[in-house]
Amino acid sequence: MKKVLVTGGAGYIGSACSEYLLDRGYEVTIFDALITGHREAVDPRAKFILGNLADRELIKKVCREGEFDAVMHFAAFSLVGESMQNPSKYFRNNLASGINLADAAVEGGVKNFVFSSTAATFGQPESIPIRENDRQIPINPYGESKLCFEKVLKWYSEIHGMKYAALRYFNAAGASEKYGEDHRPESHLIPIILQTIRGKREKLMVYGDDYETADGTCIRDYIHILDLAQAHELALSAPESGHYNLGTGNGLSVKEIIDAAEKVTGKKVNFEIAPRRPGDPAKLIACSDRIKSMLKWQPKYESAEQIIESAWKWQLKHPNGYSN
Ligand SMILES: NC(=O)c1ccc[n+]([C@@H]2O[C@H](COP(=O)([O-])OP(=O)(O)OC[C@H]3O[C@@H](n4cnc5c(N)ncnc54)[C@H](O)[C@@H]3O)[C@@H](O)[C@H]2O)c1
Ligand SMILES: O=c1ccn([C@@H]2O[C@H](COP(=O)(O)OP(=O)(O)O[C@H]3O[C@H](CO)[C@H](O)[C@H](O)[C@H]3O)[C@@H](O)[C@H]2O)c(=O)[nH]1
Repeated sequence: MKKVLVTGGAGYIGSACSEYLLDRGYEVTIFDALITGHREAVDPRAKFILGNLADRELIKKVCREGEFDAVMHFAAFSLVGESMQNPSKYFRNNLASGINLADAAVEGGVKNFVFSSTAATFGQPESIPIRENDRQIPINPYGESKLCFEKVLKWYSEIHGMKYAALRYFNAAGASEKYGEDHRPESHLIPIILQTIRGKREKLMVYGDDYETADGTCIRDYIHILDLAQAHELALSAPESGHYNLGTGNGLSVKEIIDAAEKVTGKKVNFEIAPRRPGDPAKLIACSDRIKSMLKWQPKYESAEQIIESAWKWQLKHPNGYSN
């Protein structure tokens, strides 16, 4: 049985990935400070450690004693707008506290490190679809903090021999049966649309309809969190360190996501066109050929309807999100 330390396992993606690993017989320890995550999102089969990665001695002790085969590192702050107001918060948590974890992992003899990176490391893409070796020039401190940490891992891999996989997710979406999306405040499109449909919000603001896209709204590549979970497990058996873009390759506009949500729920979305949100690129679509060919990753949720349906079921089961 493989032992995995999951940082950020009380958060949106980390909780579903922990569940996925537990279902497959892994022994999972979740390390989370419950800053944006929820105690209720911690799978009861996992061991839970309440702690902050800023506490260098604590995470070193956890890695020394845990004898982990792998670390999966989800813990981070990820609000692009907030990172433009408070870059220090992002570099301290996503980079400095990340280094505490990387040092602890090396000291603890961990052989595999899987990191939640992001499409935001590319900034304005040079071409679509985005490939792993395309130019990476982040346009906000959030993306820069994640790119810096990719580089830390590259050097740690070369110098200390700790193998890593940087998984650059595009737009994570959907839910498992048990775990779903409850960010506070919520900034992501799909949960906001579904909350609007349920009357929890008066209307959805569509940020701009004057982009150079077919219907004028931004195009994104939405990927189900269980397909991300599959990629995390496959990354453990990668023969060497690497970077992988993770999306379905289907670019969908904000309006197409609204249409799909109306189809799934049978209800209308009340929306209004608002000004563009600063820092939003017009189009982000992944080329995920590398992970498909090298690690045999195959996404199971390829349509927007499937992804939205899972998120809708989760919201209906948890009308107020998690209780804590
Ligand atoms: N949601 C997306 O669309 C998306 C896209 C690309 C990349 N990512 C990355 O995926 C990861 C998970 O995202 P999410 O949406 O699940 O976020 P989330 O906020 O739901 O989860 C993050 C978890 O990490 C914990 N955490 C944060 N800093 C910590 C620290 N210093 N010590 C201990 N715990 C800490 C939080 O309490 C939370 O439980 C993040 O690294 C994010 O940058 C997310
Ligand atoms: O109320 C809303 C919320 C979003 N949008 C639009 O919907 C699209 C998707 O927005 P999200 O906020 O759901 O996601 P982002 O594409 O901004 O960001 C996601 O992808 C990024 C990578 O580029 C980062 O990784 C980030 O963490 C992750 O949330 C964007 O065009 C956005 O302008 C709206 O029109 N109205």
